[in-house]
Amino acid sequence: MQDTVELHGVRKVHGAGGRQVTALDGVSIGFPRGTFTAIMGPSGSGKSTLLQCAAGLEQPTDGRIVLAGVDIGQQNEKERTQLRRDHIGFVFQAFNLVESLTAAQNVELPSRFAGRKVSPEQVANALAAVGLAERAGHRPSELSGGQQQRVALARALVTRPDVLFADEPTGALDTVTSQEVLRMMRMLVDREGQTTLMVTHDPVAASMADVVVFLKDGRIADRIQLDRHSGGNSAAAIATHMARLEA
Ligand SMILES: Nc1ncnc2c1ncn2[C@@H]1O[C@H](COP(=O)(O)OP(=O)(O)OP(=O)(O)O)[C@@H](O)[C@H]1O
Repeated sequence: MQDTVELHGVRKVHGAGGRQVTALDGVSIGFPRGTFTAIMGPSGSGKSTLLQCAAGLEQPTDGRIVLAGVDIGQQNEKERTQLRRDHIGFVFQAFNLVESLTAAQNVELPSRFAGRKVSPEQVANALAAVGLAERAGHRPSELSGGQQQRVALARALVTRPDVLFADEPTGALDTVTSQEVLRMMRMLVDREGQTTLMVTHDPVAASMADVVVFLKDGRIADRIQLDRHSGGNSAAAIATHMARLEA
């Protein structure tokens, strides 16, 4: 079966003239439907660039990206915007919630901007899926950091996107609330088959994934498949891999 997201020989060079930086240097990888992949690597190794390219937010210099069966490179800007709206959800380190709106209104807002009708049931279901059914009427200031990030997750997932992209989703959270958000992301993969790509620096966060991909200097340096049922300490193994890459 075709992967939900595929990168074929993707190169991305930032800048021009004498200040060119090769952020991705021939990356080929597929992200199968229903899997949770963590992307790790030293600072500047190309993690965010990979996510931005895979999500169609940046155009690769070379290579091909296929998202939900569509070759992004063959599309014009308008078609790419539509493709993102139809197939992608995004969460970032910053929750980016509107303070004056309730959780439910925050979940609904981007779809409304995109001219897409989301029913009150869909909003309620999305909030229930992240365990916040009771908090629909609360404003961000009345929620914990973990709960706010879960509202952002509900907002990303209300349109049932093929892929969830998460760039350091727990970067602004403490250990306890990080776990709350990560457990929710894991559950969405297990229960809903939500294909998820997450960039993280945190080995504990990465240990929630099915696969950890390590980047170094814009290339895939390593890839480990995690056994979710082994009960072993995969976070420690991931940290060891990272230390080796950073050495
Ligand atoms: N818009 C840009 N213009 C020029 N260079 C850029 C741009 N964006 C990224 N780069 C460079 O490309 C390389 C990869 O950057 P990227 O942000 O993808 O790395 P990263 O692994 O996400 O890093 P970090 O962990 O520090 O966020 C870096 O050397 C960075 O300085």
